[in-house]
Amino acid sequence: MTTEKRQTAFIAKVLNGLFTVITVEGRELSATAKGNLRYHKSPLCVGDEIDYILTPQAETAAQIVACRQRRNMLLRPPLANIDELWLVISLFEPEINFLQLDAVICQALQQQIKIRLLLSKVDLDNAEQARSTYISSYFNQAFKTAIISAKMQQLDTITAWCREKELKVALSGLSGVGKSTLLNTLLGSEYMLTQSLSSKLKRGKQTTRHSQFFSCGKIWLADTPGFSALDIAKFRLRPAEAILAYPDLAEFTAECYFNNCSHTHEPKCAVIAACQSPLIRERWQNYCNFYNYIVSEEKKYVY
Ligand SMILES: Nc1nc2c(ncn2[C@@H]2O[C@H](COP(=O)(O)OP(=O)(O)OP(=O)(O)O)[C@@H](O)[C@H]2O)c(=O)[nH]1
Ligand SMILES: [Zn+2]
Repeated sequence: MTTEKRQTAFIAKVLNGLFTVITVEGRELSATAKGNLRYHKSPLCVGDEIDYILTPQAETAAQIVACRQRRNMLLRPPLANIDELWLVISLFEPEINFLQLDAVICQALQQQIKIRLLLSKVDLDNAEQARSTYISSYFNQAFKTAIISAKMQQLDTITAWCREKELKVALSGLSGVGKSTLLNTLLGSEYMLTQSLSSKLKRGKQTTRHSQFFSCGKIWLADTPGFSALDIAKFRLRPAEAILAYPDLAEFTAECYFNNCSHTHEPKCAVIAACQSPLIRERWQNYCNFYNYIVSEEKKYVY
């Protein structure tokens, strides 16, 4: 018998037009999409919140009949309704690129996606360098940070985060920061299986990228490819948005004398006045670099 009652779920995986959805009770169902949804201009993607009906053939097979409006959307790969972006940053190689990082953070926060930072490869640190202490205190001003080593299985902070509450999380970072190593350690065989599947699906230059959410404690974790300078240039950020990437400095902006203060040089700027400690001053200097970068990028596309 067809159960016509509509129920809600979210899409955890898409592969070749077939969907895996997770119901509000946490049950996993395979699903197909009703015709009009398949040919929609913005196809269904991982993270979409959907309505489904159960099909007569099987209790675990569903048909997706509607898609709810998305709260936000990441594009590469398509991921909808993300709560948090966890950015992996290497304490050593590859070197931190603050402009790229700020642009990614800015774009996520614009879409109400919260940020946490995973500072990786701490096993390469030593007492004299104390790089992890310095870098974490720099980022701690603004974001929750974890210092990790996937190699040495030092992942206590992340595993604690995964137990906090149900969240949909996208993991990102530059190539080589240790994302795959981290996911292999966190998710084990399930993740390695999808990696070997992805490489088998690669044909010539057209690599098939399939994204999915993996269950990890209470959170749903999706892998994303590393971002590049090219992606950043496409963001088309506005100079006034630069301060979004610095929530710790943004706190002061209400007190600036000028409404259109850029917080880079103006007199009576409350952000500049707040730069008392060397650490905040360093954050402000990086903010100024980011602001000037957006101004120069903007000139390229304003004709
Ligand atoms: N010392 C140390 N090296 C690590 C750690 N995690 C990863 N690496 C090394 O860093 C290099 C890159 O690691 P990957 O996990 O492939 O990095 P990725 O971010 O997935 O890189 P892409 O696949 O290119 O996107 C490898 O040589 C790893 O062995 C770590 O915790 N400590
Ligand atoms: Zn100001």
